[in-house]
Amino acid sequence: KQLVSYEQQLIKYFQKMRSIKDNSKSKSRIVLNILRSSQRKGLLFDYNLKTGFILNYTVKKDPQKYNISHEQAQRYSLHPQSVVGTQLYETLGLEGEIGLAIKKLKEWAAPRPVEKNLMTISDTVYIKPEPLGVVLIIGAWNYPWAVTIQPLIGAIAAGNAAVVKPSEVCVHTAKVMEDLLPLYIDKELYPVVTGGVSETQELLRQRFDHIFYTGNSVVGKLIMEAAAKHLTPVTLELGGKSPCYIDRNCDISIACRRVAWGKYTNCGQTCIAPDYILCDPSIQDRVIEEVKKAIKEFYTDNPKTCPDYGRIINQRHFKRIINMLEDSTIAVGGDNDESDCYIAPTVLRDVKPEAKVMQEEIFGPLLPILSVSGLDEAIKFINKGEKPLALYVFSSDNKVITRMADDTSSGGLLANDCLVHFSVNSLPFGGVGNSGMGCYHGKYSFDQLSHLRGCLIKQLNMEGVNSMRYPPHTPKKLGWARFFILQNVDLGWVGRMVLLAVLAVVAAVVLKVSRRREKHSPRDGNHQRPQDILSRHLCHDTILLQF
Ligand SMILES: NC(=O)c1ccc[n+]([C@@H]2O[C@H](COP(=O)([O-])OP(=O)(O)OC[C@H]3O[C@@H](n4cnc5c(N)ncnc54)[C@H](O)[C@@H]3O)[C@@H](O)[C@H]2O)c1
Ligand SMILES: CCCCCCCCCCCCCCCCCC=O
Repeated sequence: KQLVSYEQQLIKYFQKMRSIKDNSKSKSRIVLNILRSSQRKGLLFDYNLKTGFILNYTVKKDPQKYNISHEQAQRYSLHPQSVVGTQLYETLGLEGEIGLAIKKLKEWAAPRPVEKNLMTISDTVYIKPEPLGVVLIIGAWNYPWAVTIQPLIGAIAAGNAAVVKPSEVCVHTAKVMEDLLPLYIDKELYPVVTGGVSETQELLRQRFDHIFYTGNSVVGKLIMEAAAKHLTPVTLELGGKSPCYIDRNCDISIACRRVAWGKYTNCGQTCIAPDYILCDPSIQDRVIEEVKKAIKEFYTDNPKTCPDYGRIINQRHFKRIINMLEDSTIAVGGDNDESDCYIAPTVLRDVKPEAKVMQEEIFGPLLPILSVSGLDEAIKFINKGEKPLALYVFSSDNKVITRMADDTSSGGLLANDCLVHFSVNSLPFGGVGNSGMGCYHGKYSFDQLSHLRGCLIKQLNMEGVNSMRYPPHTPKKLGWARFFILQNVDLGWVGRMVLLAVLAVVAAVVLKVSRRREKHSPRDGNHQRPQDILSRHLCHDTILLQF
C-alpha cells in the first residue's frame, strides 16, 4: 500500500519534471525534493535491497536470456569468480551497506549541531547535509557490482539522482545492469547508460553536480579535466602498486596464506591486492614455500580447473601481464593459456626494482618478492614511489606496525591481513595522491555525496553585543571581539543561558563606560602603548572567565 502511494507521488513529480525543459538544475531540485524525506528514502532502499542479489541469481540461473553461455556467465557476466565468490566479494558488501544506510539514514541526514563560541552562544549553529543534485557514477570492470552499486547506494542515501555508467570492459555485466536495475530502482532517477569510451566522453561533456569515478589513474586525470570545465567536484577511486612488507618477526605461514588470498582473489585484478612483497632475503625461500602451500590449499594442484580461480578479463590484459614476466625469475607457477585468458598463480623471486613487473600496477596473479634489509629500507622504498591505495605490513611486533604507519602514507593501512579493510564500513575507503581523492563506504559515502551546508540562525535581538564589530573600530572593541570569537564554550543549556545573561549585562556596562570615555577623547587620538591595551584586555578576559 505504502509503495503504491509512493509511486503515485513519484509519477506526479515526474510529470512536473517533464514540463521543465532543459533545466537540469531545477529538474534535479525536484528530484531531490522527492527523495528528501527519510521515509521515502527508506522505501527506495526497500527496492534496492533486492537489487544486487537478484542480479546475481537471475543471470546465473538464466544466462540464455542474456544470450551468453554458462561458461561466459561464470567468467564474465557477473565476475570472473565463482558464484559463491561473487557473493562473498561483491554482493555481501552491498547488502551490508544497504542495511547500514537504512538503519542510519535518519541520523546521517539530520542537522548536526556544532560547537559554539561566545559570539554564537545564543544562536543555532549546525551543519545541514543536503543533496548535491545529479551524480555521475563511472564504474570499473574488476568488481563491477561493488564499485558501481556501492557509490549508487551513497548517492541515493544522500538524496541525489544518479546516472550509472558501468564499465564497457565487463560487457555482459553492463547489459545485465542496464536490463535489471530499472526493474528495482526508478529508471528516471537512476538511469543506466552503457557504451564505451565515446559514450563516457559524451556524458562527461554534460554538467553534473558530482562525478564518482573508479578506474585507472591515467583516465582519472581525463575525468578531472572534463569535470574542471564545469567546476564539478570529483571522487577518484584509483589504483597503483600496494606494497606488502613481511617482517622477519612474524608467523610467516599465516602471513603468506593471507597474502596469497589477497593476491590471487579475482586473479589479482583487485585494486587493493598486495602488488609486491618486501622482505629480508633470509626469509624469501620460506615465503615462497608458504605462498605455494596456500595456492595449493585454495586452488588445488591445478588452479586452471578450480572453480574458485578466476581468469584475466580479456586478451589485452592477458598480454600486458605476460609481458611483465620477461625479466624476472619465476619461483612458482608461470604457466598460462592465452585462449582461455588463464595465468596460474605465480611468484617471482629476487625481483629488482628496475624489473618490468615493478614499473606499473600488476593487476594480475603475479607476486614479485623484493629484498630489503629490514623495516628502514622497506619504508625508504615505499616512500620513493607514489602514495599507494593500500599498504600491508605483517609483523608480530607492534612497534614495526606503528613505525610503518607513522613513516609512510597510503589510502588505507592494514596490518597482518589483506583486503578486509574494504569490508569495514566504518572506515573511509579511498586513495591519496596518485591513488585517488575522496572516500566512501558507510557514512563516508553519504558525506562524500552531500553538500555539508553550514547554517547559523540568529535572532534580531541582542544588538548591543554586536557593537564590538561595528565601526568605529577601536582596539578595545577588537579585544572584546577576540574574546567572544576565540572562546569555545560547552556549558550545557542552563549554563549557556546564565552565561548569556551575565555577558549581556557586562557588555552593556562596558559599552556604556567606553562610550562615555569616547565622548571625552578624539576618535583617532589613541596614544596608548600596545602592551597596555593588551594587558587591559587580558584583564577583562580574566574577569569574564571567572564568571
Ligand atoms: N580504488 C578503487 O576502489 C578501485 C576499484 C577498482 C579498480 N580500481 C583501479 O582501476 C584500474 C582498473 O580499471 P580500468 O581503468 O582498467 O577500468 P575500465 O577500463 O573499466 O575503466 C573505467 C571506466 O573508465 C571509462 N573510460 C575508459 N577510458 C576512458 C576515457 N578515455 N575517457 C573517459 N572515460 C574512460 C570506462 O568507460 C569505464 O567505465 C586499476 O588501476 C585499479 O586499481 C580502483
Ligand atoms: C570471519 C570471516 C569473515 C569473512 C569476511 C570476508 C570479507 C571479504 C571482503 C573482501 C573484500 C574484497 C575486496 C573487493 C575490492 C573491490 C574494489 C577494488 O578492486
